[in-house]
Amino acid sequence: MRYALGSARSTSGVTEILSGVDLTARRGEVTVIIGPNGAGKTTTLGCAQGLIRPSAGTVRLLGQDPYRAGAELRARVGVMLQDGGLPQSVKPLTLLRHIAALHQRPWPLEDLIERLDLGGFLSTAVRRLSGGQKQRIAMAAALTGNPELVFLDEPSAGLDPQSRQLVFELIAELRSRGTGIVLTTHLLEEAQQLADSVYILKAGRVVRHGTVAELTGGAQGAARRLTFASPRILTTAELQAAPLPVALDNGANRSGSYWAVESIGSAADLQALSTWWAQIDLLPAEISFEARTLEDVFWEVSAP
Ligand SMILES: Nc1ncnc2c1ncn2[C@@H]1O[C@H](COP(=O)(O)OP(=O)(O)OP(=O)(O)O)[C@@H](O)[C@H]1O
Repeated sequence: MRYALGSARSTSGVTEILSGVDLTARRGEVTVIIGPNGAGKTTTLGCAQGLIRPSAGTVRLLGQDPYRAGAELRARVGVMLQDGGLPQSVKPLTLLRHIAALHQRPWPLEDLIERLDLGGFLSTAVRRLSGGQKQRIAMAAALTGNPELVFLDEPSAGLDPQSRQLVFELIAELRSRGTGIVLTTHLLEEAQQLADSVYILKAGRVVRHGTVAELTGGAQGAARRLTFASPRILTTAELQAAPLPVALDNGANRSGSYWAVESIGSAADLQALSTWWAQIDLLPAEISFEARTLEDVFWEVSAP
């Protein structure tokens, strides 16, 4: 199972929202799309689901054109929209039973209710539910048909830690069953934990794509990030004498003199760095040394 968006565009009037989005999602994998507000994540999902017709490029959903697809294809795909998209006056239990009745092999409702801990509010009209409760009902609604592929637009937005954990576990379970999962999130730590494949979107384009290990450099066990706090201001001449690029650590968003060396590839790099500190007579007040995270990569590509 795969679909690809080739240079997909959506035009509403004169606005080109996406250009240069090539994306493939596979069965049994979690494909995560991240990017700043307005990058085009929801639009990409809309094209993939057949809700938006791209003006150029090709989209294949389970081998078919989703825009022309009939009920048979839709029944194989679960969709959780960002705003929930739930009917407001209906009670969750009625809604889920109704969806289950439309499918040949629905997910047993009791199981879904237990896994998402929905029992306490199944008989409360959707409009009276809290944001996090609506999110969980929307997720249950997307999964009730036992889909082969699910699209989850910010599934953990607004969830408390316990509910987020339930959603995490369910996503892991879906993956192990062989379901394809495509999700968007602003929680980069969550993306890092869940993703088999990550796409970083910026202004309608895919600017980075790969596994988490590929994107963070962890694949070769090589690139590590080092940050250090300097007890005094570093001069331009001192920075120019550094053996590796040393830059202000903006991602950390802390006051004080925090510096980052993005890519330490060997013990020799570390040695060169400490030789440089000795040369400029600097004893760092703090040093941290760790694998780069998806958040580091995100900050890097988000820079204007
Ligand atoms: N129907 C539309 N008409 C015109 N512009 C639109 C339309 N839908 C979306 N856009 C614009 O397209 C861009 C991408 O929107 P989209 O919702 O895909 O972003 P996103 O990455 O999902 O953002 P967020 O993180 O805020 O959910 C935005 O600038 C948005 O204003």
